[in-house]
Amino acid sequence: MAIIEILLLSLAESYVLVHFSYLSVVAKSTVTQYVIGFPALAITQGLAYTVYHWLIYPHFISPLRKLPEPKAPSFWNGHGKQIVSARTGDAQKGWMKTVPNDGLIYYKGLLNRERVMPTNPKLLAEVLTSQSYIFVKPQFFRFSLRLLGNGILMAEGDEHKRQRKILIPAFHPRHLRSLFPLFWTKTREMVDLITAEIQASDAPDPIVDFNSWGSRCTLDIIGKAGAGIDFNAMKDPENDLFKIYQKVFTPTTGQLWIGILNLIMPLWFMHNLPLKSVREVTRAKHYIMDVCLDMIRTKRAQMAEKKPMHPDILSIMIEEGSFSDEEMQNQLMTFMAAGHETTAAAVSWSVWELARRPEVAERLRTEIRAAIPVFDSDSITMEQIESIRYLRNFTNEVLRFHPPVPVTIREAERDTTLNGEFIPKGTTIMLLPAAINHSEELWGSDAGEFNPDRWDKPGGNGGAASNYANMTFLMGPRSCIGQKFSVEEYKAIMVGLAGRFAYEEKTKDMELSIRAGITQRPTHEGGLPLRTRIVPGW
Ligand code: HEM
Repeated sequence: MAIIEILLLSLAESYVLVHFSYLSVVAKSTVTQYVIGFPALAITQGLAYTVYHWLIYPHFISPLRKLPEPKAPSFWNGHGKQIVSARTGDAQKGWMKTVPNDGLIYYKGLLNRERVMPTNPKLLAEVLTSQSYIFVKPQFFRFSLRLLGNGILMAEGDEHKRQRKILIPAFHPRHLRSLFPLFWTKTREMVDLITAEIQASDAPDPIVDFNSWGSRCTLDIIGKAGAGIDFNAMKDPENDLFKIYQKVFTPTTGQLWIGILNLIMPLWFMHNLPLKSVREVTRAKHYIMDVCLDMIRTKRAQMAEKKPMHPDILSIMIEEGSFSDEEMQNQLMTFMAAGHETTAAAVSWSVWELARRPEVAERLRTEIRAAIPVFDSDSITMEQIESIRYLRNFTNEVLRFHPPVPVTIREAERDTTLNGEFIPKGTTIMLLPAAINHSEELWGSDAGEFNPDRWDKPGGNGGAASNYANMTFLMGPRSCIGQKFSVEEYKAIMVGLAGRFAYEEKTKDMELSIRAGITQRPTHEGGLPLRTRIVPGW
């Protein structure tokens, strides 16, 4: 409900009060009666509504309150403080250990907003697979991710099934294989540019910002793989598109406050908030929409001229013929954003781990160099990279340990049940890769250790109790469509970065500021500054 309904109700009530002269005791003129009566009713009812939903319902009425709940919620702000004062997912990770539960934990977020978190594979499978179109993307998600366009990520039900069916061929292994030379060419370009940056520096161990390199490389890759366009962000760090994504994806305190407002205010209000950071995202969105429309026009012109071209996601969509230009524009926006920041976050976490674990870095470099004796070659194949076992283990462990998307969210679109528990319409479900991927119950007592060797255990799933123990790409019909794409892209990039360079933190045990954004990556002084050295012989 809310504001509009309260205002309409207050208007109707003030009409009754004025019409039957109840308000004539406070003022003679009808206009004055309205001026006094309407705001007084609206404010009183607004306050009553707020107090009910903020304090009374969650504490005394909600059927969810009977589910297991972590200790010490504040009466006013639930577990909000515990959540926002820790890294995303850390509070929930702790609760999974300390709150005995049957697969569901209930907690109250900021301002007592009710949250239900599935903790075991059975319940995760119910939310993500058997009831995936009942647990839908809520308004909060849509507003926060508006830069990603209104494509497959936002679609629901039959519309989602239709879009996924059209897009799946673009992610078929055969198509991915044909994209591999692009991943490799871009990796070589980045490694050569970083090598040149190091060689041009006078410092013994020059400092390189890997957050910037990872984002620029993956943006260039998705531009080419998505629409055959080279954004050249690696060669030009001042590239407009790169700067725009950097700006809007860097979490700020202003965005945190907007996130809190987004919990309680309707969508139209959020879109029209007269705040600088809302306006910035709107401007960025329009800029990216224009870029995507240009991509479609260029591609259509190339196709009309029958120019030879490498198939990319856009040409596959155009050839298939079911999407309108507006739909394709939205899909491109989704792929460009979802497809670059996520993989870039995985690259950042990886080089940071290599900087802190020289023995892992050494072993990875040795295996990479043994499988690929000459880096500077066009003829490296996906099979060669796939054959590097320790790279596979390292990849799986980085993605498990540091899921680039630490949290996502769903909402029950109607009354339903989970594990026999009643879940009312509107209940918010929290899906937390950052917590599930670290569950000792699902991964064993060493779940909290970074250990690539766990992926040598029989079964190929790192010794996990179920596939649903690994939530990095989610599971089910709404899982990441770009999973294989990103893993192949990531591996090519890591062959270059782990094979050529050795890393050290800028300062010993440098402190990271990790703020909750759409993706989560290690940040220090606004980037990921690492002392970087070329390891000769490759
Ligand atoms: C390490 C890299 C990546 C990670 C960790 C990741 C993670 C995820 C997650 C968790 C979701 C589900 C979000 C939700 O429904 O709440 C998702 C969906 C999606 N991802 Fe990725 N992603 C990655 C790379 C990519 C790439 C490279 C692409 C495209 C080229 C991509 C395209 C998509 C799309 C289109 C969806 C929506 C799928 C649907 O709803 O059917 N992702 N991703």
